[in-house]
Amino acid sequence: MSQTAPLLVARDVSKTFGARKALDGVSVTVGAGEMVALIGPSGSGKSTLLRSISGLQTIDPGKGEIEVFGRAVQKNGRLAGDVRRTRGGLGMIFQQFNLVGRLTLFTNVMLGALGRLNPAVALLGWWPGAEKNKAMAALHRVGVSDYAGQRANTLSGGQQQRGAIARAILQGAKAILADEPVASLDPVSARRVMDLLVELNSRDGLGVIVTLHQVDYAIRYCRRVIALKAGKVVYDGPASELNRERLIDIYGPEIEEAFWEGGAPA
Ligand SMILES: Nc1ncnc2c1ncn2[C@@H]1O[C@H](COP(=O)(O)OP(=O)(O)OP(=O)(O)O)[C@@H](O)[C@H]1O
Repeated sequence: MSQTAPLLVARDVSKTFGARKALDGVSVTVGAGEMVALIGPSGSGKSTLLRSISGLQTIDPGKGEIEVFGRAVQKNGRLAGDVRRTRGGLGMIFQQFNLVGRLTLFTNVMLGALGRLNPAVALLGWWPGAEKNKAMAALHRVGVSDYAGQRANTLSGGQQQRGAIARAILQGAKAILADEPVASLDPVSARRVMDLLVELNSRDGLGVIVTLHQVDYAIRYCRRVIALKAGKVVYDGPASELNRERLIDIYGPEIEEAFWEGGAPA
């Protein structure tokens, strides 16, 4: 995985479900150390784009192609043979946290190390000491080490999401793809999760692509915003230039509904 290659190059990516074009000729490039918000109305294709980037879903056959850190993830509707290796560099964060509820928070974080461990050893729970230390350090960093021994399904949403971020840290991810990471959280927990993503970006140099329903969060936390509407890129530029006119263009006249805590720009 080249350090200098962009985090993402997507060229002319389309994805059709039945008669619906979820993505329609999307081309975007995201630098290795960038933090970018992906916004747009419900159904505009944000999750489809994120799933296509991680190779969890194939795109339409044709000219479209997706590269992550200089390596092909997919082209012409087919996943690359080494997509798992590429995916190893991507930490995935989801709205519903995706922890294994009956396992402890600690074990969930340890699952981030699976890619570099002997599966039999991991299955028996014989985690190497060095990995255990790294897992505890990751839990400490995100502020939930006190809950390490607690089953994930007994934790609050915010605690679980921070655990998911710790798992991505242990995985050694070079970039985070976060799909609505704060949509199920209260504002205080949401801000802590966004602060952590910003910290991973600015302090550790991880690239971050984060889909957000809340436009105020996109503007507050990300310098660059890419907006999708009906599967097309309709804005790609500085968050600071997302004025009312542009937002109406993206969301229609009901733009206040796209703001969570503050109001839309005048
Ligand atoms: N597996 C699927 N089968 C059929 N249609 C799908 C599938 N996944 C997505 N779609 C459709 O593709 C379009 C884009 O969906 P997507 O989930 O990417 O939008 P989104 O911008 O993430 O929406 P939201 O903000 O509501 O999560 C929608 O019209 C959706 O119904």
